[in-house]
Amino acid sequence: MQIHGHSSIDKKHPISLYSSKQLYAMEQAWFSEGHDSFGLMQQAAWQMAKHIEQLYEKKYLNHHSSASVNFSHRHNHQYRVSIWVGKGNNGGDGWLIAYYLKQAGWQVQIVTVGFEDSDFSNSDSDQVNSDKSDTTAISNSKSSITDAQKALQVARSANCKYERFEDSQNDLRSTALQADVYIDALFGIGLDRTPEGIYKQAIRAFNELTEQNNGLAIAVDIPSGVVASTGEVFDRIAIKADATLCLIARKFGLHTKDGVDYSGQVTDIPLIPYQVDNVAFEPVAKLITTGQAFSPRRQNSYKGSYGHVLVIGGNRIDGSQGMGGAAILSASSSMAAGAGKITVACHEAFHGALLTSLPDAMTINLHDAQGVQHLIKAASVVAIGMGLGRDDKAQALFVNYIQAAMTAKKPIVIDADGLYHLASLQLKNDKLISQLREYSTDNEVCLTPHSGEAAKLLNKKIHEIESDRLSAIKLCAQTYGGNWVLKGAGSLVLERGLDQEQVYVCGVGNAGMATAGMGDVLSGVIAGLLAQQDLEPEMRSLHQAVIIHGLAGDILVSQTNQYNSGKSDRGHLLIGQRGLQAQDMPVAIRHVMQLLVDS
Ligand SMILES: NC(=O)C1=CN([C@@H]2O[C@H](COP(=O)(O)OP(=O)(O)OC[C@H]3O[C@@H](n4cnc5c(N)ncnc54)[C@H](O)[C@@H]3O)[C@@H](O)[C@H]2O)[C@H](O)CC1
Ligand SMILES: [K+]
Repeated sequence: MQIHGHSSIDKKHPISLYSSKQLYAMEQAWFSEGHDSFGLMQQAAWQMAKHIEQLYEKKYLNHHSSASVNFSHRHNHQYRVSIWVGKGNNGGDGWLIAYYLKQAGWQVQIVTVGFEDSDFSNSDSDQVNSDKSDTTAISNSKSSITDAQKALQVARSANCKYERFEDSQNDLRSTALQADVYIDALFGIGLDRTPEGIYKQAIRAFNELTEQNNGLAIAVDIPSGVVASTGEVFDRIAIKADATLCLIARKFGLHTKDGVDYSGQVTDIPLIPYQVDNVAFEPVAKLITTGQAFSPRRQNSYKGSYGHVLVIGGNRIDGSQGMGGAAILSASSSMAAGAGKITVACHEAFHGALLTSLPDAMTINLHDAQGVQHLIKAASVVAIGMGLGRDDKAQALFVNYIQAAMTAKKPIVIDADGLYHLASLQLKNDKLISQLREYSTDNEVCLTPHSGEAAKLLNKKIHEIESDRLSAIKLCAQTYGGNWVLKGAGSLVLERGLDQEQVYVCGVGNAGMATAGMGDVLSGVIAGLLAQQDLEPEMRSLHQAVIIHGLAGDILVSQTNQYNSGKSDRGHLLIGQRGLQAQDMPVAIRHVMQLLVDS
């Protein structure tokens, strides 16, 4: 189920993202200042309970006429919450949420997963003053029991009902499991392997129940099954949350790879100050969802003021396989992003097609080495590789043109088949790789692989890249130099500064963009921005290009934009994610360019 309304992401500021290791370090720093760990869990649960009420009320108001609902008087219906708890501290949060929601008048049912009967024995709770059912008595207990066990006792002493999933799984339609809100407190940042057996069944059952009952699924800290440091979900076994209440600091894994599909609307519950015990934690990445506003152009300018992009690609191999479209898409996107002029070096067979769809462009034969080298000298930026081909002839052209671009000190964008050639040159220990790495320390080089290309570049398997995209992009930058995009859900961008590197996670874009040609469009936008020397470095940066590309894709599938509310300029009504094409992008890129000037 979708929650309506806007995400709580602050669109203006990048959001700092952290790994689970850092999260544990933050907690430890807080505790070493003398703060109580169970106290932190109580704070976390109390705040989450308030958010859960708000989220449910928001959902309820969206489904009923707001005027007729008064939430302070819940005459008609006692809200039912089903809270699924695991044995770690994430489960501890869940027990305490149960306690607080029960106090607030909710009908609470707890479902335990992976618990033995002995986990509920009262031997530990004997150490707690049994006359007092309040959390203070339990938190003050001198016993050595864990925070999660304390939390369990608090909920039990308040008579919160619970049942073992192991006992109820054959009867998932039992009334005990029918709820308005489902809380996932199975695993948090401690998840470190594939959920199997009972855990796998519980995650599946949770998802099925929320779906069947149109319930609101809220994840505590992170949806169980999503790895906090990587965004990976093993075997597609994870809680599908409508909302995630993210404790202490934003997890990197919520915003990249599978995490994007499972987290829903993310709300931060910071709990502790950003700087603890004099330690300021450096985020592993920053989440960005909007671009920098562009400065207006000077009236007194001409096409030369905005640069000349040379797109090199669009080859036709041995007179058969043709990839002219890649160069055309890249070129038209460069112009849409504001480049002053474009030349496309592609196979002559495509010149006619190119000029039909983009009469603004100039053309040259890709195989006219002298002519292309001459143009490289004249260009402001060279984008190479889109549909260049992978045969030896194409590789010779690639090496030749990259050498020329380096000699002429031009910014270079390398994509698609260009990346393929780099990977194979690296395997051959070719000197071009070290030259390029050296060149990139003083000159702009942007490389834009998806996971498959990154795997080739690093001589690894795709799943090795996918299981740790952050490490992969860093290794790419170390090996080849330059600034990188690792494309995919929550694309990563790595930009190298003088003495440090910055990683960004792109928080815009959609699955409709997973189609052929979208990468060519991105390389075009990158080159188009780089060409515009009038722009400040931030406005022509790689992360700016990635954001523009993502926003353009989002605009095209949004139901409320000028292209989708009536006719698009291709005469189509209502473009959705399925069927979105790369050729739809330039018009939306132009629109984003205009929005970023106006905003
Ligand atoms: N300490 C505090 O006061 C606070 C903790 N918070 C919450 O705690 C979790 C992190 O808790 P932790 O106990 O470290 O980890 P988990 O609850 O995620 O569970 C770890 C537990 O599960 C086992 N495990 C891991 N993967 C699997 C698997 N696939 N199958 C079976 N078992 C698995 C692992 O071995 C451990 O035993 C954090 O997310 C917060 O929700 C709050 O921050 C408040 C303060
Ligand atoms: K969880």
